[in-house]
Amino acid sequence: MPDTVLVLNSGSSSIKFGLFEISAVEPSLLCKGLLDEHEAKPRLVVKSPAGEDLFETRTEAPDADGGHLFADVLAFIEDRFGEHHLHLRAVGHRIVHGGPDYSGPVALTDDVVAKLEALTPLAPLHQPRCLAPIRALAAIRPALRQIACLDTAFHHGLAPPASRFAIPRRYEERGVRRYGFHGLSFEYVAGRLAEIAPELVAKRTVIAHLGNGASLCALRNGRSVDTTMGLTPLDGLVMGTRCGTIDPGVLLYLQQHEKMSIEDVQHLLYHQSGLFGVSGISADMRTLLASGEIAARDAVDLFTLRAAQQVAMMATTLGGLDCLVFTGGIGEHAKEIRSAIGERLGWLGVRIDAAANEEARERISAGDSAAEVFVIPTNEELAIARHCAAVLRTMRNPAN
Ligand SMILES: Nc1ncnc2c1ncn2[C@@H]1O[C@H](COP(=O)(O)OP(=O)(O)O)[C@@H](O)[C@H]1O
Ligand SMILES: CC(=O)OP(=O)(O)O
Ligand SMILES: [Mg+2]
Repeated sequence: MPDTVLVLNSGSSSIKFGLFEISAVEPSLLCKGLLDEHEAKPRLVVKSPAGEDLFETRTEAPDADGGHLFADVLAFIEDRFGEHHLHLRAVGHRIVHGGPDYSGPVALTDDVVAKLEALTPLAPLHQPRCLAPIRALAAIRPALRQIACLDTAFHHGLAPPASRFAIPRRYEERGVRRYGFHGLSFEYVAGRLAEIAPELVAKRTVIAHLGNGASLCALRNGRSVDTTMGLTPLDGLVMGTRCGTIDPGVLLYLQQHEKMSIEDVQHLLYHQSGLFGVSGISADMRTLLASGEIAARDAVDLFTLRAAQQVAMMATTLGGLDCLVFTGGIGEHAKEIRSAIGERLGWLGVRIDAAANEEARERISAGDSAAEVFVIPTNEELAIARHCAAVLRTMRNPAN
């Protein structure tokens, strides 16, 4: 009976899932899908690994969340794959904030869920969306094992000064420091880079995860040594609706002079800022690139300027730049953004080959570039499936 895991990836602008068989060393995808929340009645779409449509359903409940819809996913899987006698061993979840405690995946218990829930103020856009399916699945399948894979775990070894904020030390002792996020994506992409170009593993690498949420990671020997997100996933790059790095005085100004409440400021920074706030048009890079409006161009310009500035910042931590990798929805698909960032980094010797970039080839750097530049599609779901398979193996063979 083949063992499987169901993986849920709840991001800020999408909820994706994948069913993986884990009998072999490398998990293999059986079906995948997403929850499309862009319409009034969220739509659940299930596809084959090759992308053919298998199943579609819409929720009737106006305030249904991912939790409810994953009951439908489970029902679909049992119906479709039941005849193959698949054994669902666990559900693996991407959890955005893991706090200071976790350097790897963790089996979910009530205590762990409570601990993760307590981190909600540090990731209000994500944590409730990540935790809702856990509760919904626990209610309908109390015996089903659930495993959390934390976005913060990859950065667990981050040390001062990179991890430190310049505020009194007592706050650092209470956990106020840079945690970093998008760790599952960085881990997957770093692994793929090691397959494509093993000679670069020990070199100075920056991975740019540019999606609805966006952050950079500086890596040496496959490990995170710096990253642009901080205590929360607000810091760093300009994002779909998040501000990224900002003068903290702006927050004081908004409260003192604009008389905004803390809740209003939080809403402004997480939901109304970034590409959406600057353009006044959309948080979606596709829409902005297609728009003829000056405000859309302004938002895109700020996005690429900040991205290039912060690549240079990561390069400073590394003492140079040998390799730059683009990933995430924007990094993988928006050639205009890759070339604009590449141009802004020309002073560092970065040169992108126009034809390779146009075709989104794996390696897009020009022959005379001082740094190799790659486009590597991320796969957070596979990273989660690998972790779950490893956790299940350890449970079976505790001596390993
Ligand atoms: N072909 C494309 N061209 C430009 N931007 C794209 C393209 N496809 C996706 N994107 C952008 O990618 C972003 C979403 O990234 P993604 O990584 O899928 O999001 P999430 O962070 O929710 O996982 C959106 O801004 C979207 O416009
Ligand atoms: C951490 C984060 O920003 O995630 P996402 O890109 O899914 O919003
Ligand atoms: Mg994402």
